[in-house]
Amino acid sequence: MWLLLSPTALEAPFLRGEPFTFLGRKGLRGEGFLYLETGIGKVNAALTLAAWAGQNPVEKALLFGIAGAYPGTGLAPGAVVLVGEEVEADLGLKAGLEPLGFPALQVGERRYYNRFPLDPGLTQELAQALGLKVVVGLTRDLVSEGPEEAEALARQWGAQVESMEGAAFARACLALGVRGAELRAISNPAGVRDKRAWRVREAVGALEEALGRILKE
Ligand SMILES: O=C(O)c1cccc(C(=O)CC[C@H]2O[C@@H](n3cnc4c(=O)[nH]cnc43)[C@H](O)[C@@H]2O)c1
Repeated sequence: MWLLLSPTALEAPFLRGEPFTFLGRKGLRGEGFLYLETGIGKVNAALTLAAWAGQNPVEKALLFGIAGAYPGTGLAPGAVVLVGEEVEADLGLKAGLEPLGFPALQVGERRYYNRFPLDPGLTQELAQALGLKVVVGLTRDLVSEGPEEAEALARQWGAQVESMEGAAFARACLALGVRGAELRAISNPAGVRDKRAWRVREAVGALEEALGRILKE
């Protein structure tokens, strides 16, 4: 059984199930999945997963939604990718958290500063089943407001896609011992604010297709 999460219900209009409310937002009990709308941003993503997993067993979780693609990645609007590793790029100094000396998370001997892997086994399984590329995601509560900013972040952290939730979800999965994967469909070039360059409908259509295949597996 999948726990499916998306930042907004607008990214999941195709899911069908028994509706309920969780933390004031939309939930659905469907066939083979339970869906939660998290709200946008890092805190919403982490607290929704943590609150749910604190009260319910979670076999495997999938965060899905739209995202921006950094320049030079070859990822056009409508492209679907899995995120294998997330960078929390607004934590610590501009250079990250490590210079401050405090890890964001420690699991056993492993210390995590700004980079958080999604579950490698689950991610590879999905990548193979769906024939999808696995990329590095970058997360901030602030979106890139221009191409120069987007390009600089992508170069600094080696990321291909940008969202506002991915790293918080990945970090919460690690902290809670939940197997988690992240699926993103490109809606826009990161750093481009002109909505004429956005393709949200195409991206949501691509999510519908990918999710349909995942739920059939
Ligand atoms: O008005 C803007 O400039 C603007 C830029 C990026 C995103 C938004 C949104 O309102 C959508 C936020 C929502 O969608 C995800 N998302 C989609 N594209 C991006 C992006 O280029 N950078 C960061 N987040 C993006 C995000 O995860 C949120 O859930 C408006």
